[in-house]
Amino acid sequence: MSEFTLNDLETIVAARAKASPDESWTAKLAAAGQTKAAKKLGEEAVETVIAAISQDRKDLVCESADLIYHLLVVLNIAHIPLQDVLDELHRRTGQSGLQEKASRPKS
Ligand SMILES: N=c1c2ncn([C@@H]3O[C@H](COP(=O)(O)OP(=O)(O)OP(=O)(O)O)[C@@H](O)[C@H]3O)c2ncn1[C@@H]1O[C@H](COP(=O)(O)O)[C@@H](O)[C@H]1O
Repeated sequence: MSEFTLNDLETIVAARAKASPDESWTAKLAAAGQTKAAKKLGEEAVETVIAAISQDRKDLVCESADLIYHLLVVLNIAHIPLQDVLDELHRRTGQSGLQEKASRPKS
């Protein structure tokens, strides 16, 4: 299993968004703007749903990868760091306070 993380992909997306649209799909989407990138995200979401319903494991893995990549492109264009999304997910677990307490040295 690789140690590749969504944070790594976010860094790649941020770097490639500044490349030439002729050589980078990320830059092409960034240049086309948020509406085009969001439409592409929607297409990938539909393709992921279809893969899930068809119970094709390989397709579901590939479409999920496309979906997550395109979500990171949309977040990049919107200037929203992935960490903001992770913080929101963390908040929803109701664990953020508990973990902070647990890591604090006992007095
Ligand atoms: N993870 C991805 C990734 N997933 C999907 N895609 C691209 O998303 C595009 C959309 O897929 P489609 O099948 O819908 O493509 P399409 O039919 O050509 O597009 P349309 O004609 O429908 O607009 C394809 O061109 C895929 O290559 C990705 N492009 C880039 N990345 C990552 O981004 C990095 C930088 O890529 P570039 O920006 O291209 O250098 C890569 O090294 C990868 O890590």
